[in-house]
Amino acid sequence: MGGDATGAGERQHAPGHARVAELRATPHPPGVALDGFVPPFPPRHTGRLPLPELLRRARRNFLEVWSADQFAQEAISTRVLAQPILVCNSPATVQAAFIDEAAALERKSPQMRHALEPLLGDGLFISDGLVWRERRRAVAPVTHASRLAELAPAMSVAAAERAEAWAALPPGAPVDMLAQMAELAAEVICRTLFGRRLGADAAREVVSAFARYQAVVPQIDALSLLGLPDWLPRPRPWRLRAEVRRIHAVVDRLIAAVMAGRDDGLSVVGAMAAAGMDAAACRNETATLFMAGHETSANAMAWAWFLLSQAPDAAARLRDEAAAALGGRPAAWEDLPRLPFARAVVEETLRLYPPVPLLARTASAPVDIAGHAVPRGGIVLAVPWLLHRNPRLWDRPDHFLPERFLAGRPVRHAYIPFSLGPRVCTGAQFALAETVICLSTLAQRFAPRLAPDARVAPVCRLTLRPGEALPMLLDRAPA
Ligand code: HEM
Repeated sequence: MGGDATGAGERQHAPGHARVAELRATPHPPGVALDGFVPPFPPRHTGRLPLPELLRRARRNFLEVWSADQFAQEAISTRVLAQPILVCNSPATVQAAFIDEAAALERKSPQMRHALEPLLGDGLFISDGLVWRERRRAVAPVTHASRLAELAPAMSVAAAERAEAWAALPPGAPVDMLAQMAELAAEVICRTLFGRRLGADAAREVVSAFARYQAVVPQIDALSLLGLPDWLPRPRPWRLRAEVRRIHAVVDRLIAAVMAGRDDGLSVVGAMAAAGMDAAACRNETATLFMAGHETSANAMAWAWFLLSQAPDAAARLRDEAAAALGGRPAAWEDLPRLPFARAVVEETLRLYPPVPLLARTASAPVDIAGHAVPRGGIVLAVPWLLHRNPRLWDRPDHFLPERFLAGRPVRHAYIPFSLGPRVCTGAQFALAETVICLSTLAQRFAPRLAPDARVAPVCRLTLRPGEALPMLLDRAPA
């Protein structure tokens, strides 16, 4: 990204930098002391990109706009066409923007709002002001940590069913792990929201519609960059509208079933309706929870399988831990304290491949962030993709080293996969429980291997995905 850097220093390239920029990661040889490996990331340029190239890259893959030295910078102040932008890339600047100045920086970016509005309406994820406050109050408690003991059985059952489905396939069967994890996460969220199974066909339909939605949604909001007002309608490709119709049809069908009393009385949708939410709000919040809660967890789990497939020592440690704690049965809520390595794998996965790689806000009033003046209408970003790989904050920032999360907690606000401040993810504890339960349950029986011809490259759409698919072979776990 272009811009004047402050607090900067030249990034020291690790020896073998050229190798780490390769898209294909080199597996860690088994039996060697675990010292991590460097999974793929897009090549990093040096110097400033000309504007047309910057915009081309932003449209194609937002991860490609950052130069090597920007990872170490505390803040990047720049302007793209008419739009002033400040990127916060240190604990202090992130705290200043997302906590200290949260009131003036509550509103999401025009790009995010226009990208998601067709799907989510005024849903919590993109609303602000009074609507956001009211919805947050209604929605946050439904997946709160205090309810997890009640919600976690849905995770265990969905993971156990996936294990049975995998066991029915021949050893080494090819699967698209990204789709597998998307269907698993959709099952979990569906049972949570609707108190019932989504059903294989509906799961597949909704998962592919979400993937296609992400593929067609514009990655940059050109009108805002040109300084045009927010109220001007943005073009909506017909394919985008078609995917929205598909997703809404499934969501509406499920809401209708709950309203007709066909849930088990525990569903989140039932609780929202009982709290007096009208039909439109109920649909928007359901779509929000569905989107926020399945894409993100699915990408995290898919990335974890990829990383484990390249780090046999970590995979063996995860498997041994699960076998000792669970003895072959599915993981449950009560098991979580005995699965610390699985949790560390998830946390390290979220560091390297944060499912939400970019947090964006619009200033509703002029603010000062650590000496950087942001005018009204300016965009303030925190980019977990950058912050989580800042060499001033992380030892060997590009290496996969789950053990770093066993050794202690990261520096405060250096690690923000779930955001921070008043708009922090309401499902963070839910997601951590879900991913640990699913990975530990499945790792006891399976050791997925990357398909020999697979090319894995992180791509930023609305979420950070390992490309359009993740081809893996479902090997059985060694006895
Ligand atoms: C690994 C999984 C997940 C990750 C990495 C993640 C990450 C995030 C992030 C970064 C945000 C804030 C975005 C911003 O500040 O602009 C967010 C918001 C949100 N997340 Fe999650 N999330 C995950 C799973 C979930 C789950 C499972 C649920 C619900 C069951 C959920 C519900 C929400 C909601 C409702 C919001 C909007 C909060 C608001 O704006 O007030 N998320 N999530």
